[in-house]
Amino acid sequence: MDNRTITFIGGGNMARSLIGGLIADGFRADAIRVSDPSEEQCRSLAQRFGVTTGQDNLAAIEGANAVVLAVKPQVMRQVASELGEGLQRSGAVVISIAAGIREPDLRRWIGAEVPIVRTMPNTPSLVQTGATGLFANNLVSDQQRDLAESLMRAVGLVQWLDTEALLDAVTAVSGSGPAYFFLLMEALEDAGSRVGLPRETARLLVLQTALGAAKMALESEDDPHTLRRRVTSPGGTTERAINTLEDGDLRALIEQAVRAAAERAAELGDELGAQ
Ligand SMILES: NC(=O)C1=CN([C@@H]2O[C@H](COP(=O)(O)OP(=O)(O)OC[C@H]3O[C@@H](n4cnc5c(N)ncnc54)[C@H](O)[C@@H]3O)[C@@H](O)[C@H]2O)C=CC1
Ligand SMILES: O=C(O)[C@@H]1CCC=N1
Repeated sequence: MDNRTITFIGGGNMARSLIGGLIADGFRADAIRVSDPSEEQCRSLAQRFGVTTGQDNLAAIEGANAVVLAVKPQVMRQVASELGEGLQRSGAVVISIAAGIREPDLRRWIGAEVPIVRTMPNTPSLVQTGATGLFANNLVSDQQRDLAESLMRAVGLVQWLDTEALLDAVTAVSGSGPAYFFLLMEALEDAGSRVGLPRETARLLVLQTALGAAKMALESEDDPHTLRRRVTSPGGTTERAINTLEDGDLRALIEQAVRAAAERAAELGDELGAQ
């Protein structure tokens, strides 16, 4: 992807997923810099992906076209304040991936009217199957919008949002979403093992079934409801299982979980933004 350079401030789980996905898509490793106080993180990223790493955040953003803020929401204020002048000088587009942190707060901490794209990616970006919601402030140029979009598109699906508040819903659905599916995989594997399958066999069957269901739902013209009905023979095995799940009110539980995650995102924004 041309000669644009990108700096990650924070090289943890989500940065690693994005970097891995970008490199798998052909992004040059020497165009990616990572700054993280953890020497262990730096060593591991440099070894695995060949990216440049260091511990000096300000030095790392020099000359970058895009700066991805990939630290925990709780340290965002400190990081943004420390980078303020450097970001103003560089003209880079700031791409925040933090849950909850609102663009006006981030801009206030940076202390300058800088272009910011607030995003919510997810960890399957590592295998280029990510899903990212994006919101741009009105200082982002068309070129910077394209840059942010192309970085996230390189690692999966992108969806622009008209209002920033919707990012809390994206966080609750797809940001945290991989964990819900992993939990379902764990539970199904455990159940498979309890009804007699060797654990390894249960795991392989579960993972392939999850992949198959997602692939089919993506590629089919029919919606998931129709696809589900096709698996469910009247009086058959699936019907009995689905009835058990519906009787246990799985849908209500999922809605409750998604609401809880969205509320937590808003709460993080309130708590940390008040600083
Ligand atoms: N893990 C996930 O699935 C997703 C995470 N996010 C967001 O990504 C951000 C990072 O989350 P994770 O990668 O999971 O956390 P993490 O804890 O794995 O990574 C954070 C990294 O920031 C580094 N760090 C701490 N202080 C720093 C500083 N002053 N300067 C530079 N680096 C510093 C830490 O050493 C650590 O390596 C969070 O804001 C989170 O809300 C967004 C979408 C999904
Ligand atoms: O759990 C979290 O707060 C982050 C944001 C979305 C996924 N992980």
